[in-house]
This record gives sequence, structure tokens and C-alpha cells, in this order.
Amino acid sequence: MNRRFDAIIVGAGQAGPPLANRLTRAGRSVALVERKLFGGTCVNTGCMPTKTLVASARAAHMARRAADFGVVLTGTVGIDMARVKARADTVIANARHGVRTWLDGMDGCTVIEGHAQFEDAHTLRVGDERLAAPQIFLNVGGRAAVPDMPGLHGIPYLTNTSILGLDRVPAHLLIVGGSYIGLEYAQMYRRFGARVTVLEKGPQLIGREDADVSTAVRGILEGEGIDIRTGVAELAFAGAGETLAVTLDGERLACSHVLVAVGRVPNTDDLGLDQAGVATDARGYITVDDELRTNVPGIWALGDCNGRGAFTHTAYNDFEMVAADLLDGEHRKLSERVSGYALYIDPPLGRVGINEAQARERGRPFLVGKRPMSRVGRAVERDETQGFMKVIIDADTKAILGAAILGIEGDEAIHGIIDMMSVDATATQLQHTVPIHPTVSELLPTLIAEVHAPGG
Ligand SMILES: Cc1cc2nc3c(=O)[nH]c(=O)nc-3n(C[C@H](O)[C@H](O)[C@H](O)COP(=O)(O)OP(=O)(O)OC[C@H]3O[C@@H](n4cnc5c(N)ncnc54)[C@H](O)[C@@H]3O)c2cc1C
Ligand SMILES: NC(=O)c1ccc[n+]([C@@H]2O[C@H](COP(=O)([O-])OP(=O)(O)OC[C@H]3O[C@@H](n4cnc5c(N)ncnc54)[C@H](O)[C@@H]3O)[C@@H](O)[C@H]2O)c1
Repeated sequence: MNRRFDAIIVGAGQAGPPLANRLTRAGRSVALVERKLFGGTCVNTGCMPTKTLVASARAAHMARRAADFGVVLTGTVGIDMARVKARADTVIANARHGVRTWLDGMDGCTVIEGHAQFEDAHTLRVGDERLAAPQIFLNVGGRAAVPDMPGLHGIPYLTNTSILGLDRVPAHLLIVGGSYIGLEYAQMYRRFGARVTVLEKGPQLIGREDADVSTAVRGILEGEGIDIRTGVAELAFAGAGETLAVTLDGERLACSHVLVAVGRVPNTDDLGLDQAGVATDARGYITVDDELRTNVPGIWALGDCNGRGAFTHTAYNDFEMVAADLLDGEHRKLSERVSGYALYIDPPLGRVGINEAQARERGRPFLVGKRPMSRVGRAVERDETQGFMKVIIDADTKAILGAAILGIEGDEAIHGIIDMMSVDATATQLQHTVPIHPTVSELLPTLIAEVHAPGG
């Protein structure tokens, strides 16, 4: 069957559904095609399940620390992993159902379940159907990268998707990759009671961050008993069931489970992009311009699949930019986006802009301010003083270049800086704000007041 629409959206991730909503409200007919789970990665296998599990892990951690606060618990703290999993399953199911119900109730939106593949630049095939439209929006996301490491495909390894099926705490979880996914899972499962080992091939954890941030994160995790090895050479895997082993540098480490967390690949290899002539980069990410247009007129790429962001908020912002461009006559640009993100270990790391190493590469004079969380009243009162906050500003213009807040509420407090950077406010303007006491954010003006030359 052949069907025509004003627009086709492929993927019900973070950008597709809100774009369908805006387009249909503007009177356009839209087909939205989803091949698997409505809500995509964030809802089903990414942010929502992990942050729900992180919350359970934090509850366990704080229960173990109860005596520090004068709270008396009798007996030991136990983990009912089946209930932990059930809680995450419920959060996922509710969110997925919410996306599906929203789309089903959208006037002018036809929801089609199946795998979409291009036949030409304006036609997609989904099963027996051919869908045509002058405008096509790709929101196909990505999936876990599983490299061809020796022996890996012969063992029952886990990815960020399959690990969500665990309803028992592993005896020894070995995690390959020491970045976002690896570290969030490492701390969470350690707090659930597993022995945890992290193997990272780079010289430091979270390789994109400054060495002081990475070292502090490592200290926090090692302090909870996680075994961390960086600079690991090629790994080889063997075993079956829950009797597994990895060999590194001649040493054999036994473990019960292996989680592979070494990055993502875009879902662009089975989309028939060559039939439409849509260009990708060497890693398969769809090439887009500053307004998210591909090289083929009438085709846009939004979210993780364009390689210009790897977060839920960047995917959603892609939707906002495309909708503003097509429906509101505004021309918002990718290059204007202030890039922020957080790593959800506990305490979290909130980040925005460039780091100190990048400021050095920029070759222009800059100033750094740094304050340990042990000198933040709110953190002291809550007896959670690990980490520090750090800001980098341009020495001449006083423009805020970037910041890191590793500490309690760091994922929230960083917005004080994200917001100022988003409106091009200077550090001096931030210094003159009057934040609420007692908060973590109240120290941001003080941090600015204390900036100095790097190393000074
Ligand atoms: C473990 C984990 C934790 C994360 N935590 C965070 C976090 O805390 N904060 C954060 O900001 N980000 C986080 N992320 C990243 C975040 O989940 C992604 O950046 C975000 O979900 C990307 O959204 P998207 O819309 O681009 O793609 P997706 O959400 O991946 O959606 C793409 C959709 O397209 C569908 N699809 C693909 N190909 C086709 C096809 N050919 N036909 C039909 N349908 C197709 C897929 O089934 C999928 O539903 C996390 C990711 C992971 C893996
Ligand atoms: N809090 C968040 O926002 C959040 C949380 C989880 C995931 N995510 C998203 O998911 C994406 C994927 O996360 P990720 O942690 O899998 O990938 P990543 O790309 O951030 O990090 C992969 C890590 O694996 C290491 N590595 C690669 N090959 C290796 C090997 N053979 N042996 C040992 N280490 C190896 C890399 O050096 C790197 O440190 C991220 O880009 C992020 O955007 C975000």
C-alpha cells in the first residue's frame, strides 16, 4: 500500500514525538514510525531506568550511613534486587505508555510500528507499506557499541539494555569502559552489594574531563570499594554462565558478569541511507548543517544519530530548533547551543562549556576558581563534602568559559552557570547575583570572586 503524508518521522525517541505534536498542531499530516519501544533509549534503557536505579542505590548508601546522622537502624541493610528492578520497570512502563498514548491521541498523526528504510529521498518502506512525504525527519538514535574483542562474543556479556533484566545482585560485575555508563553502573551495583571492577583503556576515567575532576571521581568510587584499572591493554574473555574471566596484561580476573560500556553506535546502518543519498561521517553519524538539515533537501536528522549531541536534552533541543525553523520563522543554530551535561554518580558531576585543558589549548589568558565542597555550608550540613566546584573565565572579557561542579546537587547547581552562559552574561554579572542561603549555588558568586591565574 502507498500512503502520502506531509511529513514522516522515523523514531519515537526524544525529538520525534514532540515534533509530531508541533507539526500536527500546525495542520500537517504526519506518519511516525517506531520499530521497537516508544520513548527510545532515554525512557527504556537509558536515563530513566539508570536514574531510578541510582536512586535505589543512594537509598541503600544513606541507610548504611544512618548512624552518621544520629539515626539508629537495627539490623543490616539488605537489597531486594527484584523490588529494585520492579521499581525501575514501573517507571519505564509508565513513561513508555505516556509517549504512546500521547501519540495515539494526536489528531493528524498516524503511528506505524515497524522498521523504516529509504527507497528514495522521499519514500520509506515499512513492511508492506510505502510511505511518501516531502519532509522526512530522522530520529533513529543509537545502540551500545560491542567491539570485536577476543572471546567477547562467546560469553553472555551485558549491555546497558540487557543489564536491566538482572533481578539478582551479581557476585562480581566487571565493567569494560570507565565513562558515563560504566561509572553510573559501577557505583550503583557496588552500593547494591556486588564486587565491582572497572577496566578503562584510557589513561584516566571520564577521559573528556580535566585530570583533577577525573582523579576526584576515581577517589570517590575507590573509597566505596570499587576496583579501578586504567590504561588497560587488550582484553580477552572466556567462560560460560556466571563463571567468567577476563585476561589483561597476563593477569586473569574471575567475575560473574561483564558489562560492556564502551560507547554507542548510531542506528543508521540499516536505514537505507544510500538509497536516499544521505551522507554520513566515517562513524555512521548523519552529517547535518547548523540547522540540522542533511545534505538531501527535505531530510533532517535529530538527536543522537547526527553525532552533534549524545544526550536527551540535546535531542530535545534539536526538535526545538527544527520546529522553530519550520513553524516559527526563527533560525536557531546548533553552534549557539551551550553544552551542559551531568554524570550521575553520587555526588554527581555537573558540567558546562570547556574545561581547563581546553582553555589552555585556546591560547588566550584565562582565570580559574576552585572551591572544595568541604567549604560549602550546605554540603557540610548534609555531611556530604566530597568533590569541588570549578569555574573558568576569560581573563580579558570576563566571559564564563566553562564550569564543573562535582558535589552534592552538582547536577542542579550547574544550571546557575548554564543559564548565565546561555544569555552571554559575564562572570561579573554572576558575581553580583544574590543566591539563596543555604544552597550549593550560593557559593557561585564567591567562586567567581576568588578566580586567579591557572596554577596561581
Ligand atoms: C545507560 C544510559 C544512560 C543515559 N543517561 C542519560 C542521562 O542521564 N541524561 C541524558 O541526557 N542522556 C542520557 N543518556 C543518553 C540518552 O538516552 C540519549 O542521548 C537519548 O535517548 C537520545 O535520544 P534520541 O531521540 O536521539 O534517540 P533514541 O531515544 O535512541 O530514539 C530512537 C528511536 O528510533 C527507533 N528507530 C531506530 N531506527 C529505526 C528505524 N529504521 N525505523 C523505525 N524506528 C527506528 C528506535 O527504536 C528508538 O526508539 C543515556 C544513555 C544510556 C544508554
Ligand atoms: N549521565 C548521562 O548523561 C549519561 C549517562 C550514561 C550514558 N550517557 C550517554 O551514553 C553515551 C555512551 O556512554 P558510554 O559510557 O558507553 O560511552 P563513552 O563514549 O562516554 O565512553 C566509553 C569509554 O569506554 C572506554 N573504552 C573504549 N574501548 C575500550 C576497551 N576496549 N577497553 C576498555 N575501555 C574502553 C573509552 O576510553 C571511554 O572511556 C555517552 O556518550 C553519553 O552521552 C549519558
